[in-house]
Amino acid sequence: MKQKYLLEIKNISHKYDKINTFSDISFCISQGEIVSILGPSGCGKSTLLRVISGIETICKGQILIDEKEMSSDGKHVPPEKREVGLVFQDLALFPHLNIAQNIAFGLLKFDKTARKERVAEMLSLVQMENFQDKYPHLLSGGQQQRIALARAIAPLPKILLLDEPFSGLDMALRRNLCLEVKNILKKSQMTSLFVTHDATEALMFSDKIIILSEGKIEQFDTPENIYTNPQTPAAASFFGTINKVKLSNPIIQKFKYLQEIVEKNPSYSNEQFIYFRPDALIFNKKNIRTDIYFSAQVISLQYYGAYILANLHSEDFGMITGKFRLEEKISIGVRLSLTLNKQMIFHFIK
Ligand SMILES: Nc1ncnc2c1ncn2[C@@H]1O[C@H](COP(=O)(O)OP(=O)(O)OP(=O)(O)O)[C@@H](O)[C@H]1O
Repeated sequence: MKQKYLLEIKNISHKYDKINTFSDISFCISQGEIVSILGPSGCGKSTLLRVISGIETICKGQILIDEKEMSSDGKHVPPEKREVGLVFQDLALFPHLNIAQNIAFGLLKFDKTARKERVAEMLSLVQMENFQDKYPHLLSGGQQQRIALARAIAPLPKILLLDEPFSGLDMALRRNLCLEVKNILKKSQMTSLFVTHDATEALMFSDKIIILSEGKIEQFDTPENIYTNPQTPAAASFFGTINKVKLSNPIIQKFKYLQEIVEKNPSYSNEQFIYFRPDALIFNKKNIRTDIYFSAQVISLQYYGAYILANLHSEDFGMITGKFRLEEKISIGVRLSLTLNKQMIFHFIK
């Protein structure tokens, strides 16, 4: 049976003036899925949301929402007819309307009783039943964003588009609200597309992540697969510090496993690299010999509470970063015996 998608993006391209923002982008989202678009500043994330909402037009391709064509060559359904909900960081609540009236704003198609019921349902969903008569300026930033979310979900949009909705908030609130909003969206089975440049937020929030870089999709997969099996250097580099080592002949010859991966993917003209995260290094007190076993000297340390990141110098790999537990009592100047976990090495040819 053909799978039903709520959103289908087929080979779309967009230009501002004559400059391509993105080209030939395709992906599909199923009913109830939460998908994040993660990418550096200026890569086209917001523009992608704007073309889906109908605020911007595409110059090539096709956009379908719930199997109905919204954008294509020669067709453009206006934003108000797309049944799309929007939550932006700066999409403020109406200051002259109270919370209940703010939520009721988009419910003109409901009769009076249904409207009242829907507002009550939304207030309960975002757990703000006691705030209905209050005005926006009396609410905290996080509470205002919860009401903005309730207002966007209230008219039962087919899909919700969220553009960095938490970016104006402090970090602790941001992380809590992110989880709360995820629960609210899951409870209401709301298909959602969420733009962020915060990798942790994307990992926490989404069923799937789209890595967008320079107007191209680098990878579209579950958070776990992208983290553990990134397909491109850009996808690998999104989630915090990563070590990049160019494979020179001496290293390849020294470590059997590196010889094997190079032999599996021979490339005579391009440069080969391995990438690994700091937690791929295992502090090996017992000196157990393995295929990728080496030593490195601790140059500097950064404390992060529960763990330490150590800048290390290795004769084989150059300057690299390792992540260690506090109990391992790593100190500056010491030479460590280390094992590089083979399962956590990503091999790229550039
Ligand atoms: N109205 C506009 N006219 C011309 N160029 C624009 C316009 N809006 C955005 N751009 C350009 O298009 C590119 C993509 O912008 P967009 O806002 O989609 O990126 P983004 O990934 O959302 O960035 P950020 O994370 O900084 O918000 C950028 O180079 C930007 O300068």
